[in-house]
Amino acid sequence: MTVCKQRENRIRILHELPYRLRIRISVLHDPAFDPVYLEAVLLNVPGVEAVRFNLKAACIAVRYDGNMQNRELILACLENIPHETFQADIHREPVTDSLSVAINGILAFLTPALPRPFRPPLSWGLALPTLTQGITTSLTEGIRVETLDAAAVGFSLLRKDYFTANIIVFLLALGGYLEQLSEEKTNALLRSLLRPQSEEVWVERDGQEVKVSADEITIGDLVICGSGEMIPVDGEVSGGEALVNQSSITGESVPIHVQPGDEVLSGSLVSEGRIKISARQVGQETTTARISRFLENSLRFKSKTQKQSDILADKLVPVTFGLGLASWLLTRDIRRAASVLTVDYSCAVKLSTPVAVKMSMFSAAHCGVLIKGSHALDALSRVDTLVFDKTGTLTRGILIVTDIFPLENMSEDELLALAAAAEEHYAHPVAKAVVKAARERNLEMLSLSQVDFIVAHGVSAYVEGERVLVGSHHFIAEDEGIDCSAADSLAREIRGQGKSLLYVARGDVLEGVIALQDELRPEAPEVLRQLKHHGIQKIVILTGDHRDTARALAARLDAVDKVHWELKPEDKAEIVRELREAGHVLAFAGDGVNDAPALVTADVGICMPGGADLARESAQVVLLKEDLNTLVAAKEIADNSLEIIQNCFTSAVGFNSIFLLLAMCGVLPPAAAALLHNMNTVGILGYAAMAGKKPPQCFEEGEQACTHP
Ligand SMILES: Nc1ncnc2c1ncn2[C@@H]1O[C@H](COP(=O)(O)OP(=O)(O)OP(=O)(O)O)[C@@H](O)[C@H]1O
Ligand SMILES: [Zn+2]
Repeated sequence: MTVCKQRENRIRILHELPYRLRIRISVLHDPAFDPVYLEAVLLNVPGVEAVRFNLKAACIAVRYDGNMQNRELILACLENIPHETFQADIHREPVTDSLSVAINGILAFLTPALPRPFRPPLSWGLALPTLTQGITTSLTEGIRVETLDAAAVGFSLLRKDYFTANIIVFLLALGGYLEQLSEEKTNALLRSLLRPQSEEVWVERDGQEVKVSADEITIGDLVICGSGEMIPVDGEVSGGEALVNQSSITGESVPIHVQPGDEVLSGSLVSEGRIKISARQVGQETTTARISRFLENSLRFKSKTQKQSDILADKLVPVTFGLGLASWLLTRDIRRAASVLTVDYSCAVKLSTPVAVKMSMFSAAHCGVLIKGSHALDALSRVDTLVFDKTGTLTRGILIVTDIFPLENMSEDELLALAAAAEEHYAHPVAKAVVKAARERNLEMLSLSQVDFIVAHGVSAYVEGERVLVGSHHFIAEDEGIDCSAADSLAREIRGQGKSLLYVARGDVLEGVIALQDELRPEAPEVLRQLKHHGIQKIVILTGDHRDTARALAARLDAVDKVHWELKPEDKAEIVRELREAGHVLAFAGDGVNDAPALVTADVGICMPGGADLARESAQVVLLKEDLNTLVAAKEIADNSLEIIQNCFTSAVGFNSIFLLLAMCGVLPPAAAALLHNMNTVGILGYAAMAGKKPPQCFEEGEQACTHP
């Protein structure tokens, strides 16, 4: 763990129970301190169940399982807080807690009952934060909502209308609190979904490649990473070469080429090649960093809709201001002007949009879909074309070897053993199927060297000293020029049954073919039909597989409009690009390594559960359950959220216009204007929260369907 040397950190245990620790930590006062980050770090310490911060008191409360060893780990972690916890660019809203909002409210409503001399100091005191905020914002950013708020409160105070001033301050705090509450809830849920499962990685020990759980890696271990895998450690490349994508860390999406001597960071993804990494930093801190970065990235971006409504809201602020000024100039009635200023459009609009978005993300997560931020939600609601990568999305992606056809010199077992040897370290579904079949037959693993994975083609390796190729017909016959005609009629027959074929060659001779069967997900035909009812106009299937296999599958899905076959990953991305250029808003659903380019090219990338790391990282929508129905739910939730945002906007503008008009006519005194306006805001906020939380229709009846993760 990297310790930040410049920051002196003192920790002191304030209070201790068998399962609880309350600790004062001096660095919590640091303005750059990011509690979300530290919380994620702590939640990854074994035994830790919950973490709560009290930033004002620089205190942290940790609930854990009471294990003494874990207690030590917690303390060690707090003594050496990772430097990533301090983010210079972090911009956090001041935290409001329920107690201060409640006190604010009580004081506001009690104002008229208080003895007169108490009113001014109390009200000025309560209003101070709003006034300072308003002045600072006006000076740094120009006229904003904060300016209006401060002006409305300030005018009321100057007019000695303390009740109105206090009511406005209270309602502002309440709005902020409600927003914060929904945000915390969503963040907590998302974080729990993202807790890493124990992953398995390949390491080299005593010259042998063995699979170990990620937490067992120690410093100095040689970790092996192939294409599509996420690098689990920070370290130095000690063998091999690869293209590595660091976008999740640096934001730079162009892959870099690494070779021995270069540094790699955990959380980067190997997009091509295979490298051996000497581990320098391992375990908790790397995984945690990964999750937090991810969370931050997905929650901090604002969507188009959100930005648009923000901009519009900001534009309406000067209008309100102008109207206030005009009514004062015309009538010389400062009360009237204050009334006008208390009514502004922007707060309802600005507050309700994020609430609706967060709540939609929340209910999506409940139904088994992770939607990464408002941008994804927004895009998903506008999607009209859905492109599926065949394997692992429409099909289960768990292939099974059904037949083995050796051509002449070999037995079935020998052919399978040969293919399995070459495929052993590949994470591709084809490779997994072959290796599994070989294990089931208890075949001995042959020794291999010089493995090369050719994405979307197959693998080339030296097995017992001889060059072996395993892959598609295109790879063996066209790229490698090996005569495959002996298997032609057989191949046609097998593919007609919807199976896929793998060609196995040794020393430039085709040795045989292996037939693999993938199962169509039973819900797929109905799900595609449903999606067409939810605004999807066009459904396309893309596959790297052979034409005949692709067609056999598409024949069973009546909602499919078009099928493209024998594609390379770049081709898939190219088709996606062309469709976008033709004006379609497009979602791409995939699961594998080979999909990443298409996933990022699409307006919305959708990743299947258990997809490759690279795909999970590239996608904006991740399905968490092995059920395509969740896709329909996601689409419905997205559509719903857009509707909610529009409704909020319409009612905010509608109601407030009426209030504004009444205020300008002098019918509405400032206190009443503040009350109506803010009740309207809170009402809209409540609507956004409730409507966003509603489970989608397709999940209402299915009791089983909407379980907590
Ligand atoms: N590890 C491998 N071993 C053998 N053949 C492979 C391997 N990887 C890919 N292939 C061959 O290349 C073809 C295309 O691979 P690709 O990964 O692009 O498609 P896929 O995942 O099988 O199907 P889809 O594109 O529908 O997801 C496969 O059908 C297979 O014949
Ligand atoms: Zn090729």
